[in-house]
Amino acid sequence: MPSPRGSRERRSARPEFASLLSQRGPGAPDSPSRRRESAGSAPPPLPEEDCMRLNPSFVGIALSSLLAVDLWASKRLGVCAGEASAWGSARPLLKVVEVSGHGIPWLLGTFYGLCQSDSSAAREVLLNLFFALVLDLVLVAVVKGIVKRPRPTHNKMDMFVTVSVDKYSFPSGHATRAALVCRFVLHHLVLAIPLRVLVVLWVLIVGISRVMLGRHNVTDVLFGLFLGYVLYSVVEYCWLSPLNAPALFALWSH
Ligand SMILES: CC(C)=CCC/C(C)=C/CC/C(C)=C/COP(=O)(O)O
Repeated sequence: MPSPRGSRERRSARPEFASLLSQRGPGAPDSPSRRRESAGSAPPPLPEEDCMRLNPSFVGIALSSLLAVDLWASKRLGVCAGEASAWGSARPLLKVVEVSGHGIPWLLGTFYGLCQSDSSAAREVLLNLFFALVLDLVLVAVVKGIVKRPRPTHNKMDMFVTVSVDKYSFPSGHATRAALVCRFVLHHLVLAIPLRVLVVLWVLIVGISRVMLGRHNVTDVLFGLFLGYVLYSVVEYCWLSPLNAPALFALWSH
């Protein structure tokens, strides 16, 4: 008969640990009853799948803990999530930062520059920036559509032009774009040091503002920055030039 203490422990087990407890049935290899049963004889070897099963549980627990910390920190940092929030008066300023990292101004600005440019070197850089921005939009939309992580509950959905997948928050499209554009600009434009520092600061401000506005959890922004950083390497690898994409460049030659 189970002792009252044992049943109390089972009742109060936290759901995060349920997967671990459920693996320890009466026949589980390391349960006390099993050890008593097999006393005196050599313990049977552990089936491989039983050894493997513990790992996903630990990974699961680590992930749930990370997500719990993420949700808690994001809620605490969402100080501009509404006008009535702790730093609500800074919200209009952060919304300007939001527009500075939005896809539309970047796409339109790059396209305009492309139409106006009269040097083939500038056209090559701008065409690749345009290609990078489109690739970024597609990649973020695909990941958002697969992961389907909802935006934080404290987010007010009053963003400047969004598409359907933008109801999801992982990863942050603004963070991805900011990291991508930052690497692109630092690599292809000759800028004075103060301007280079400003570009890096802009990325950090865009990232932090996404959490402060309540748009994203911290992990959405961190992953977005990582994705944008990596995406730039992909763009460099697939760099379009008059040699490998002559038809594309013929379109823009005057
Ligand atoms: C040409 C075309 C389809 C442009 C779409 C531009 C557009 C609406 C981009 C969405 C930008 C946006 C609101 C991203 C969401 O950023 P998060 O940081 O909130 O993920």
